[in-house]
Amino acid sequence: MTDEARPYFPMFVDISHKKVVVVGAGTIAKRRIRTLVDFTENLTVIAPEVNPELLELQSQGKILILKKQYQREDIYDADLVIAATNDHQTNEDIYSVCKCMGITVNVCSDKNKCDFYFPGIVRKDNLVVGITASGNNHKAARETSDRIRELLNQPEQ
Ligand SMILES: C[C@@]1(CC(=O)O)c2cc3[nH]c(cc4nc(cc5[nH]c(cc(n2)[C@H]1CCC(=O)O)[C@@](C)(CC(=O)O)[C@@H]5CCC(=O)O)C(CC(=O)O)=C4CCC(=O)O)c(CCC(=O)O)c3CC(=O)O
Ligand SMILES: NC(=O)C1=CN([C@@H]2O[C@H](COP(=O)(O)OP(=O)(O)OC[C@H]3O[C@@H](n4cnc5c(N)ncnc54)[C@H](O)[C@@H]3O)[C@@H](O)[C@H]2O)C=CC1
Repeated sequence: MTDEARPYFPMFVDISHKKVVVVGAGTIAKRRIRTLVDFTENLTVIAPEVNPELLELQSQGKILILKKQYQREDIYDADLVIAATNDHQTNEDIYSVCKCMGITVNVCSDKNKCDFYFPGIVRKDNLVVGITASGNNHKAARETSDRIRELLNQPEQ
């Protein structure tokens, strides 16, 4: 089996007390933050421009938003980092810092810079379904996630 053909292994992890930092607060970051708030009590978002829906999550005490450009020091104490800016240079810098410091990182703009992959997630209480297309067909991951959401009567993301 070549690397290309090998599928991703689904690894389920308790991140409830882990410090998760998402850099970026646009379309992709928002989708992931909406999901992550159900899984961790310690979620920090860093971005100069913030999607309004995220301000609502902050006022509910579910996330902390630092309205600023990313700086390296922002992620030094993180356990898990998601680089979700639209600036590929910034995403790459975040990746390098995390690699140096042994921090688990996911870069949404480059599948070769991910220690783990973000699956499509469907949750019903403690039942959690994670869907991946192993980096080969993002649309199929989305469509299958939506079909499972329908099956479990959960809203589309
Ligand atoms: C490898 C991975 C790494 C990671 O980010 O973890 C990654 C990477 C990339 N995605 C890209 C594009 C798109 N991704 C989606 C959708 C989803 N992508 C998700 C996960 C992943 N995406 C990781 C594992 C993927 C897998 O399992 O196969 C899902 C499951 C979870 C989520 O994102 O929340 C979510 C479904 C969510 C749901 O429905 O719940 C759509 C469709 C849409 O949004 O409708 C598009 C546009 C159409 C297209 O391009 O196909 C690009 C190009 C970016 C660019 O052009 O710059 C890259 C970069 C690259 O491939 O290197
Ligand atoms: N993995 C996935 O599922 C997908 C990934 N992508 C990738 O995701 C990237 C982001 O896409 P969108 O969310 O649509 O972008 P967007 O334009 O909606 O949001 C970008 C966000 O990044 C922030 N940002 C930019 N520079 C920053 C910096 N230096 N420090 C902190 N924050 C900064 C902005 O303030 C904004 O909040 C795209 O470049 C694309 O490569 C796109 C589609 C799907």
